[in-house]
Amino acid sequence: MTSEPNGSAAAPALACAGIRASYGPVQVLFDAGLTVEQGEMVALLGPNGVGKSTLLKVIGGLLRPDDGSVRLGGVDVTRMPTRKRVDLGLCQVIGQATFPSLSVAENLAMHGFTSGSRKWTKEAVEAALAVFPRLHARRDQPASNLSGGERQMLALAKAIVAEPKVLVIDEFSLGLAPVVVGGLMELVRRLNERGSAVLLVEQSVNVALSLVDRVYMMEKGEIIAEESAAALAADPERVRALMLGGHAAAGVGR
Ligand SMILES: Nc1ncnc2c1ncn2[C@@H]1O[C@H](COP(=O)(O)OP(=O)(O)OP(=O)(O)O)[C@@H](O)[C@H]1O
Repeated sequence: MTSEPNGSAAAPALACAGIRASYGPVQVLFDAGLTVEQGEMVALLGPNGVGKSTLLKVIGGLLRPDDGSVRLGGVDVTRMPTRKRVDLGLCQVIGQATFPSLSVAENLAMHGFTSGSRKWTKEAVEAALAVFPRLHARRDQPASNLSGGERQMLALAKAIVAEPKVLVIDEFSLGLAPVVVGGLMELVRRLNERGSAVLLVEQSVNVALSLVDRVYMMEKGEIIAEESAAALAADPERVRALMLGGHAAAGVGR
């Protein structure tokens, strides 16, 4: 496959293939692969410790795979540093990463600036704050004063400033009240409508299935199933078996 330097409109927004990755001598990913088409929302689900976050690290350039490839919009980024992946439109929302001593507004401006786009203008920061009245009210307070939910909002607000082509989110519902999660989901939908393809790793299957178009299930470092969210939502027994790591019980391959 050819790799155009600035990507191609027809290529998937994100494509990983044949990923093998290890921490020292311990191999965690075995031939893992997934694709997120332009404009699509996809979830990566699976039991604890099967390698979902590790695959996100490989996508973000934080862990060099032993084998396999990562492409963004058709560009092979496997050997590229994180910085270049960000330039190509990748934005990862992992945990509640913020600069704690900077104010809420400064965090947003800083993110726009470091993402190398012109989106760090005052207007973009104001537009992001306008989506979150709670952040707007705390715009001049240090990020260290924010609650867990407010920090998740700030992490997603950064994505608005960056207007990413590919938004990768790791566990945004973790520890948050349902009403906050509902608001964040709405925001992710809006980002998707504005053109961001989304890859979501999520422990809450309900959150994932109500948000995404398609789901990959991972077990022991491998993708074991891929289906539409609607088909999985209609088969709760199968979802339960997959999330418990019941490869055979879940009827994989049937
Ligand atoms: N930095 C690290 N060094 C060594 N082993 C690690 C490291 N990070 C993760 N692991 C191990 O790699 C395996 C996969 O971890 P990973 O965090 O990718 O799983 P996960 O599917 O995201 O889990 P969870 O749903 O619990 O977040 C686990 O056995 C974990 O203990």
